[in-house]
Amino acid sequence: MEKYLSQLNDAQLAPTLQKDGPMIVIAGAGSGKTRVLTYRIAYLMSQGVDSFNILALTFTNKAAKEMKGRIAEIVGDGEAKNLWMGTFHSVFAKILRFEGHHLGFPSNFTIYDTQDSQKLLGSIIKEMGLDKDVYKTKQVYSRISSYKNNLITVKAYFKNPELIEADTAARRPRMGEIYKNYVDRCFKAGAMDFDDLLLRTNELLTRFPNVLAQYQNKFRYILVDEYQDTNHSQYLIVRALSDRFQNICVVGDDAQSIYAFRGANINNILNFQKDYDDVKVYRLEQNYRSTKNIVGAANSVIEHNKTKLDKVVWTANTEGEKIKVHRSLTDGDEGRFVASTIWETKMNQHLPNSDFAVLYRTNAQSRAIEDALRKRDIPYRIYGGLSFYQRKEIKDVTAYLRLVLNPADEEALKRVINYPARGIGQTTVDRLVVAANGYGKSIFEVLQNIDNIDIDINNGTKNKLKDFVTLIESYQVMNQTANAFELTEHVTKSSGLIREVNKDGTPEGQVRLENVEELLNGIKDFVEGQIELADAGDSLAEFLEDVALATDLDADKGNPDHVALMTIHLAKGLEFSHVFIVGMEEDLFPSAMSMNTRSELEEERRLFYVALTRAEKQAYLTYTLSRYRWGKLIDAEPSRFIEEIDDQYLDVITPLNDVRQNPMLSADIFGDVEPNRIRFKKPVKRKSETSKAPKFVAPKNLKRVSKSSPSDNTNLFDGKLTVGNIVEHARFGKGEVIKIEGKGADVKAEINFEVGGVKKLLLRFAKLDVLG
Ligand SMILES: Nc1ncnc2c1ncn2[C@@H]1O[C@H](COP(=O)(O)OP(=O)(O)OP(=O)(O)O)[C@@H](O)[C@H]1O
Ligand SMILES: [Mg+2]
Repeated sequence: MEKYLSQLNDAQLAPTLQKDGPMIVIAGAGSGKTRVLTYRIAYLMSQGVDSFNILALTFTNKAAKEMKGRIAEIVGDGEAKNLWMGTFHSVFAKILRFEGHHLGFPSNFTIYDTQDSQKLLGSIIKEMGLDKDVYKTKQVYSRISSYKNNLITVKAYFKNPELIEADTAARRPRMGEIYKNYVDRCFKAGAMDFDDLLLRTNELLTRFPNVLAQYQNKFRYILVDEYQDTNHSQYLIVRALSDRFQNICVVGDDAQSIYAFRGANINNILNFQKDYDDVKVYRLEQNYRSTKNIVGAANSVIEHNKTKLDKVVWTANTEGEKIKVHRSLTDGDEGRFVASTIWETKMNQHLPNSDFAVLYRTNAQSRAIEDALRKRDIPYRIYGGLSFYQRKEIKDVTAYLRLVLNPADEEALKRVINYPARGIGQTTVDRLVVAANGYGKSIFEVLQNIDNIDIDINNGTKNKLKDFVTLIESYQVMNQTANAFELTEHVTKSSGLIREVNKDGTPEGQVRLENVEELLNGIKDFVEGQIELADAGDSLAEFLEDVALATDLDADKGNPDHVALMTIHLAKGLEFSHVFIVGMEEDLFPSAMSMNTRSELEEERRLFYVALTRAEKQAYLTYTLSRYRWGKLIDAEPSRFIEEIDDQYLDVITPLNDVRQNPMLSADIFGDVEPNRIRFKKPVKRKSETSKAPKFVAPKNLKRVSKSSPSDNTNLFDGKLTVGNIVEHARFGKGEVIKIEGKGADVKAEINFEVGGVKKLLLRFAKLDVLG
């Protein structure tokens, strides 16, 4: 047997070694589904399957890259290179480059990102004279996205009275027209949005049987990871492509289906056995990722869901630490707890930053965590924010490049026609849009014929427009001979962009300039990597495609040793030694938006299951008693999900001297929030509250020697407090004074607290009780 196969257990070997036929691996988190997929590809190749005939679809491009890397280690670099591997979007974007002409798209079609799509929708809504507060672009966008992912074309929409009724009931009776205009405009601009990449692929495979046959023949072996989160459109593509040879292997976990809100259909995994003949079903039960405590806790949570396939997950790993539950007063405290715990654990156990991840339900929660990590100089990276390529200055540069390849690209053109400013006003642009729509041409074509058409624009402005056309055309000429790097460098200089970004000379301007430089570096790398493969024109097209589909998770920039901050949705499939799940509060997690129906709540619970099962060694759950949300301080109560975890796996580490024990203390901390408004409706079982010995233990039998109050604490400790004193702080609990410095009103003490470690406090403000 091949050596690498010995790295699989028997249950994993079975699906790996089944070469042909349809099969599904349904198994819980961390049981090796992704590993099976990876090794199976290597095995297929060892059995003579041509690497060109294998298609593997992953959840992120990063996952595809890692998988390819692992396969290359096993079978060698050369062969692994030929594998078709990536997300649905990136794989089918490539296919549409070759085949899009059947559908009337140029091979150099633009991919509109969410920002482009929403801008276009915004202008359509405006042009139609609709109320933008009723027709909110984001909502309209997600509505159109859901039509597309369910293969409802414009034609199908107008034939479907239920849809029309639903939109009318939602006070948007003209949705259908917007949809039609949007699709027409994208088509005219030679552009596809993200959903089109799937929708148009479906159209291609349905309308052109020869094309379908060609790709069925090519992709004789198809593998799909995270199958539980495929949407209808993706499902149909996989079905169509695998129909001839039926060598289809999908892996997934129904308990980790977390994208229903974006159209994922859990039935795809539940019904797989009905879709093909003689489906082999495999189950994996052994978890290799996590400790017994984490596996046990995750199992006990998911038990609460009614809709689920019965599954066993166990592990032979060590018992490990219990899951630590920590309560804070505010989100600021929560951030400090996370940062100080990471810092201490790192120091005590000599761990890299990359062993730690902080997961949250909503992006807004990252700020407090970031602040705290920054204060401690712990490097971190936020995943899933604005990707590098979506920053304004970068999109400005790439808009020029997009125009070079596809001058019909309306969003790119509108972005730069007057940036840097060249005296072309919004009214002119509006008139150009109207003319383009009237003639059924792109704006660029209107510009090229500006002297021969009927348009109300004065000669001075017409000359400026002609200059713009000449500029873009000169770039197109250059693109015939120069490579993407040379072209981009020239574009940034000659268009005046470089001057523009740092015009104001501010630090922000400097950062923008550095970003543009970084983009140039990226293009240079790309070109050097491509040099043996492509000519100059192709390198630009491929670079722009990568840019359009790049997600923040894919970019490997900056210091690789950082703490990862991301939403739980993004963490799917990943693993980290230590995981903090923050904001474990009712209305936040589960989200207030997702508690209306059982199925929504169950999806939130699956999300929690995903979060918990990312941890290998240690998981922390943190919640706060109050949190700023929408600009207001609101009371919070612990998430029901904490309660749902079987007690035996929990270790509540919140110190005893908290507000619950002494509600009066909270008056000082909360300011104007009255203590009796702090609710404890759902206290967590705190069975093991005292069981964990803290690092620093305050000596017993201490008497209070002084009591501070907000009015008398100024200079209270001057001269009184000395190194070695044991003090108590309302928030940090007990601690030992290890250093005193400064004079008068600036006296500071360094105190080693039981929880949170060493802190430097200005005594003027610190509310301390001296215990001895
Ligand atoms: N047989 C094995 N021996 C040792 N380690 C294994 C084995 N199988 C899997 N692992 C390791 O266990 C971890 C989890 O595996 P993997 O990521 O493939 O699980 P998964 O089922 O895909 O998880 P998820 O549901 O989170 O996507 C990985 O670190 C993997 O390398
Ligand atoms: Mg996986």
